[in-house]
Amino acid sequence: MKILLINGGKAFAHSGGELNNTLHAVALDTLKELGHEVRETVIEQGYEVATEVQNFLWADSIVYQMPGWWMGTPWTVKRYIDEVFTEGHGSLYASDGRTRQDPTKHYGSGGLLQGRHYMLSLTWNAPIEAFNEPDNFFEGRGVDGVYFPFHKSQEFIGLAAQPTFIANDVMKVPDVERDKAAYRTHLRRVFG
Ligand SMILES: Cc1cc2nc3c(=O)[nH]c(=O)nc-3n(C[C@H](O)[C@H](O)[C@H](O)COP(=O)(O)OP(=O)(O)OC[C@H]3O[C@@H](n4cnc5c(N)ncnc54)[C@H](O)[C@@H]3O)c2cc1C
Repeated sequence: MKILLINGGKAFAHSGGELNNTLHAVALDTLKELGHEVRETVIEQGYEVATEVQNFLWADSIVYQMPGWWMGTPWTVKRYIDEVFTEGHGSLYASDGRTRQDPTKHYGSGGLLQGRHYMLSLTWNAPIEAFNEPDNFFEGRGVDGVYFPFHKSQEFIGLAAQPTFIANDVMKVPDVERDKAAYRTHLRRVFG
């Protein structure tokens, strides 16, 4: 399988970006060990938008490695998506999917990457209970509920989700070896 790894780690304020770099490296090693062909983009090192469109056209699966910032995607990763997906009009997506005959239906069905996948690998300081418990901060919506607009942006270009990985408590109770081991297990289950 051809897999594009996107590292959205960034040093900013109290975030060092190192945990994301570490998990990105775990994915590189593990997926190569499993025999997959891997390309990587490290957003902080810069990228060519046209090359990224080609990477999306090349990949069977795209893995996004990123921290949770203010309840969602860091602006650098959002900018990457805005730039690359917009450039991909005509190759990543044909249109918004609607027809003039029935303009209220099928919005979001114009993606051209049908049959391909993406996966989120996330780092958050929040504990998992904040996502899953009905009486906790995210009202029981779960991690994928919190990332609903992000998931929809991927579906818009035709991609389908693979199971999300999240490392929790990464500042308050950091345990990098635990997170690395859990991510390796997750990758082997999804891509093995
Ligand atoms: C603007 C902003 C908004 C934020 N908003 C939220 C939010 O809404 N919700 C939330 O839960 N969190 C939030 N955070 C926290 C953020 O999610 C975490 O800081 C981030 O996930 C940590 O990832 P990192 O790669 O920056 O880790 P780092 O800060 O680099 O590392 C985290 C810990 O792991 C250790 N570590 C990392 N790599 C290694 C290694 N290889 N070996 C040994 N130890 C290592 C570090 O020493 C540190 O103790 C926010 C942070 C910022 C800056």
